[in-house]
Amino acid sequence: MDKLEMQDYGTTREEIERTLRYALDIVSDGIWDWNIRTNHVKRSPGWYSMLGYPPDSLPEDVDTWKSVIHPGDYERVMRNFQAYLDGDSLIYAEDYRCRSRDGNYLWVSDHGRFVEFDETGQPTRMIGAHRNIHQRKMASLELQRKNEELLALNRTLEDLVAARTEALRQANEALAQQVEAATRLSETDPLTQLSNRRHFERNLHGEWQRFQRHGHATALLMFDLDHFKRINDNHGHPVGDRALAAVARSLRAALREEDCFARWGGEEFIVLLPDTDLAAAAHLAERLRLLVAGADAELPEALSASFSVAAMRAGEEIGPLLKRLDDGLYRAKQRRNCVESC
Ligand SMILES: Nc1nc2c(ncn2[C@@H]2O[C@H](COP(=O)(O)OP(=O)(O)OP(=O)(O)O)[C@@H](O)[C@H]2O)c(=O)[nH]1
Repeated sequence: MDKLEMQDYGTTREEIERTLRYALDIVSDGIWDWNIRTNHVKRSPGWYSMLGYPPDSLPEDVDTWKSVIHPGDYERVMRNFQAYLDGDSLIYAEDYRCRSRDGNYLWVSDHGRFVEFDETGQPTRMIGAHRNIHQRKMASLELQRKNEELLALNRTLEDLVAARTEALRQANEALAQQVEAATRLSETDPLTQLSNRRHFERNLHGEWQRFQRHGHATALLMFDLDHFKRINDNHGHPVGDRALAAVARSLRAALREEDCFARWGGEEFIVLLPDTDLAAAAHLAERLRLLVAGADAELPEALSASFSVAAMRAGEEIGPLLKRLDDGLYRAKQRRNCVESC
């Protein structure tokens, strides 16, 4: 046995209690010892000095304790203390604020337990210890406050980011719409609302490349209104404009969605016909020729147009293809109001 184990802690009740107090003094800042039967409470000098009082300067009963508890903590402390007294809770341990002599409140940690019982098992004595946890508690409350501040800031930031994201989405959407409108405008002939020449040429190039790869029959159809100068001269330019728009409207309705119908220039139009061979293109041209005559152009005389159709040929570049088509139109113009296949 070493020296420590051989230490004599005393055997009488007083000696044991003295040893207990020493131990409690070491691990706590103040001790209370409550005789439940007499309601007498003995408090250690440490307990008094913790709250700034001279030793034994306050009444030695439970009311002294109750009178120093912060009103905001009082109800909780009493409820839990009573639960321990009633046997509903196995421990009594509470953190709360105690009023010091200078009027300031001090955070303490209070633990207590029954240490003696009568012959019926009723507790007759309870001992407890207070620990001054003020600094730790204040630091933790400050931390909690900072955390809440950060959380609130975070939420504000999240709201801000969400609002900005939504504003950005709306701006992007508006921009996309503007781009779409601008693109449509840049591809459209303003008088007839058909594709313009630039848009047509881009489509023609795409279809021509497709033809090179797959060899699907693809045709072109071109027409020019006959004696249009006479229309302008007889009825005025605005009437001529309306007639051009009416022809465009009427023929557009007769074409498929995938046919690119464009104003090639002046009173000359062109149609790109995917998946269409020469015979089908000529047949369509005949139909369109009749539609030109029936277009609601608000003119006393009927309109007519001369047509040329050509199918793409393997190995033929776009330039020669258009030249062939143009030559066909020239030939058609010799007779007018007819269809020339080439
Ligand atoms: N109103 C109007 N007329 C246009 C427009 N573009 C071209 N024209 C007219 O179309 C007429 C074309 O005349 P020409 O090239 O001599 O041909 P044409 O009178 O149709 O005779 P043919 O083609 O030989 O049958 C000109 O008078 C142009 O001013 C337009 O946007 N609006």
